[in-house]
Amino acid sequence: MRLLVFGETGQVARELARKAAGRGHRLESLGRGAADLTDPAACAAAVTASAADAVINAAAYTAVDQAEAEPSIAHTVNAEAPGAMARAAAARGVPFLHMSTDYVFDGSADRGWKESDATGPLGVYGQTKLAGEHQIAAADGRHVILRTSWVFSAHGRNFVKTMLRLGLEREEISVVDDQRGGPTPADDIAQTLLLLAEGLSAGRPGGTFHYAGAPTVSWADFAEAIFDAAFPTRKPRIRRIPSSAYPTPARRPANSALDCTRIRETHGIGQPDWRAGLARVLKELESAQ
Ligand SMILES: NC(=O)C1=CN([C@@H]2O[C@H](COP(=O)(O)OP(=O)(O)OC[C@H]3O[C@@H](n4cnc5c(N)ncnc54)[C@H](OP(=O)(O)O)[C@@H]3O)[C@@H](O)[C@H]2O)C=CC1
Ligand SMILES: Cc1cn([C@H]2C[C@H](O)[C@@H](COP(=O)(O)OP(=O)(O)O[C@H]3O[C@@H](C)C(=O)[C@@H](O)[C@H]3O)O2)c(=O)[nH]c1=O
Ligand SMILES: [Mg+2]
Repeated sequence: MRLLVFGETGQVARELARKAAGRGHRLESLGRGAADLTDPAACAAAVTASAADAVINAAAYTAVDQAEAEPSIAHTVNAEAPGAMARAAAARGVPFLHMSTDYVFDGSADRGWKESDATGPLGVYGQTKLAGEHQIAAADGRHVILRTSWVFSAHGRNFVKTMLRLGLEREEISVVDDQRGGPTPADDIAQTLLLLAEGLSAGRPGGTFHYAGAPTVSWADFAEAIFDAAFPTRKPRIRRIPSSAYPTPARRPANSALDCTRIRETHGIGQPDWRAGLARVLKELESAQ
């Protein structure tokens, strides 16, 4: 397939570019210079001008705390631009694939969140991502909204890389232990998006799907696993703290685990084990040194 991808430097965008050829796809990535998401009309025009068989949006405003101070930019990038892309893709009759987030939920459930559960974002990032979902659904074309969580890779900004940096600098690191979710390797997300693009083109059902890594952990558990794997001989101590002891501009959900049954039953795609993804990322970072 010919694939048009918004985003070039992001975690998922990079992994898409790496994987596409191996599955026989021709992929064109549009970075910020070619398509700026603060200009939704330009993004729509890029879709309209393209001969792609499917469009994937891997660009987003992902700075959760900064979004609290820039709600208007976050809304344009996370809601207006994807909406404009989805309408242009629908007009061309090609599938549109997009990612959303566990942060559309308020975190109050005592089980994994299902696609049908009520949303209730706690901050601007989650609100704007949810508004994007609504615009895409309203465009009424074939589409996938893949809600994922806690994305990590060897590139860009993510919790794994932050912990590796802090682990070198400090003896002890305080990490919140009352927010739980599923870390998800970016390469597994890219693979899943390609499978879904192929599936949609073959007439399989679209819609909203949850896709997150297993097992569910707290950020402190995740940090522990990162240190176990990366610093076996000189492991930094982790102080497990409540969120109240780590104040941030944006509130984050306490339980953001995603129930991933639907994507398994509809598309045969299972949850990745993030521990295997973590090992791959550490190996990649090591060989890059
Ligand atoms: N990261 C995470 O933990 C999670 C992410 N998601 C979702 O998954 C998707 C992929 O996220 P991820 O790969 O982590 O993203 P990253 O934060 O790694 O990258 C964001 C990408 O968006 C681009 N971008 C931001 N603003 C603009 C703009 N105005 N115009 C053009 N490009 C822009 C960035 O480009 P540049 O380098 O030029 O800034 C970058 O390529 C997003 O939809 C995100 O909301 C969902 C759950 C968790
Ligand atoms: C750096 C650090 C963070 N934390 C906490 C803060 C926060 O509650 C949690 C994670 O911090 P981060 O800033 O890495 O994560 P955050 O930016 O909230 O990550 C989110 O990004 C967006 C894009 C998503 O869609 C979400 O799925 C999620 O991945 O860990 C500590 O407790 N100690 C620390 O030293
Ligand atoms: Mg962050």
